[in-house]
Amino acid sequence: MNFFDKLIAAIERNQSLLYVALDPNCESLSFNTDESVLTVEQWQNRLESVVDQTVDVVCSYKLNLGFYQALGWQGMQLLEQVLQLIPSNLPIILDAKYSDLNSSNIFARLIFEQWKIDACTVSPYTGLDQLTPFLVYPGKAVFVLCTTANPSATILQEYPTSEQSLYLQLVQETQTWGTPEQLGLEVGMMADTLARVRKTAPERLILLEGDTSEENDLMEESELTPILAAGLNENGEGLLLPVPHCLLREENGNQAVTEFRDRINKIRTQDVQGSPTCNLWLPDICFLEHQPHRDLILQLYDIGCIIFGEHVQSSGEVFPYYVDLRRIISIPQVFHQIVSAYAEILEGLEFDRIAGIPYGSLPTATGLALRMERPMIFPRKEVKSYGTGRLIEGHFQVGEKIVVIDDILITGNSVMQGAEKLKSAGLEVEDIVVFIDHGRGVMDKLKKNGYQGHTVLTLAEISETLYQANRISSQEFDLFKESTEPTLS
Ligand SMILES: O=P(O)(O)OC[C@H]1O[C@H](OP(=O)(O)OP(=O)(O)O)[C@H](O)[C@@H]1O
Ligand SMILES: O=C(O)c1cc(=O)[nH]c(=O)[nH]1
Repeated sequence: MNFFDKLIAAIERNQSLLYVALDPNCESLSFNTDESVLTVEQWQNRLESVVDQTVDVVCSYKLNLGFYQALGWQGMQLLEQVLQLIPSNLPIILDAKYSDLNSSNIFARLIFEQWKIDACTVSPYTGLDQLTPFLVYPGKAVFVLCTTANPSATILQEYPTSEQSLYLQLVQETQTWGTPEQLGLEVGMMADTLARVRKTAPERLILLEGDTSEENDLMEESELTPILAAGLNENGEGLLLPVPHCLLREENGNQAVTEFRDRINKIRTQDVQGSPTCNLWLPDICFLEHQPHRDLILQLYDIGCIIFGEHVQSSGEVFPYYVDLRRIISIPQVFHQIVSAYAEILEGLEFDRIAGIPYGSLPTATGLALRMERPMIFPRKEVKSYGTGRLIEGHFQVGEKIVVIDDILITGNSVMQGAEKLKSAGLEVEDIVVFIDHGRGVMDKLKKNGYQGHTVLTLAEISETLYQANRISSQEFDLFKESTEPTLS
């Protein structure tokens, strides 16, 4: 199960937004000063008892690599033992603030493949290319460090001014780096900065982090209420809070954490009262509702694939917008998700080879062929006057069944021309899979011509999602609506 689904299931099951910082940290987890120097074996027992106390009242565990490294090679063994203590249905976040030049690839492989950790924290300052090794792991996630509550960090975070601060530019920039399922934000315990981050990134999951004393301050109503008001999204969700460590030192830690969880949930319920979007406490309804395509649609918009202004389409018509899917190949983490979305459809179809319609869909067809380990061919757009002069590139046998891949269907003419070329070479084509169906009855047109169309998204779904997420105005929404009315026959 991927990080996000595991997290949602754990939040629902334990009705909790709490995580435990599960570290061999004397300041937070030892009982008294006599125990301040614990052996590695004693730490293992102590951390095991913390897991036992909290397993039914938290939604995840966060392990800070630094505390384990500080114990030397035995600390690394302890880390591997602690990873085994945590039930597999609770996601684990490794707090490593990673993403360094040269080592991102090997570190991503270690934590996601060898340690099988679900998510990790990363530092953003090496830029997207160093984060990409983490983002391309399907089902894994990162939390980008945005702010801490460290007083001396303010001069950097709020550079050049608190209104145009660096951390908010960072939040905006990361909107294009990964979907909300892949990329969350790590934010320090200051209600005002938290509120600004939430306003700038309403869909992102926020991992709230503080030092031991800031965590313990959450016990105070006067600290907890403003933090929740600032960090929760409009459905009373989207925020992961640390369990104050003082609760884990109590004799009945489970009861203490349960009471704290219930206090948070009471405030959350009050916060969302009157919200028409979510019945938070009815078990079968809309708890952190998972809309599989929403994130992908927002991501497409954020990376500039949907633009407004008059544009000539492939068919020669002029629309007041353009869907520019050529950009996806330059953003590997988005491209991965798009290939996965196509693959889900292809898995239900029978075919011998995959064919991409040039040029736009050749990278996607290649990605699918590699992902699904199936051979690929493509019909040329124009036949070369030199070389082999072939119409169809790649190897095939007459009579084979081909699934055709295109990115967008507007009139359907491009994809049908491509399919006809394949058929003229003795291949069978029935299924056509596209990423976006523009609407206007083009699927029926395919059917009348003997093809079965399948699509990941429709333009209507895209425009509705963007409008609901406040990405586009009602006027822009109407532009889509007018151009997608059925017209084709
Ligand atoms: O349904 P239609 O009206 O035919 O429009 C959709 C086609 O337009 C685009 O290709 P384009 O003609 O821009 O060529 P390219 O892929 O070579 O850029 C797109 O990749 C589709 O194949
Ligand atoms: O290839 C595309 O992405 C594309 C082609 C086209 O004609 N119209 C559009 O919006 N996108």
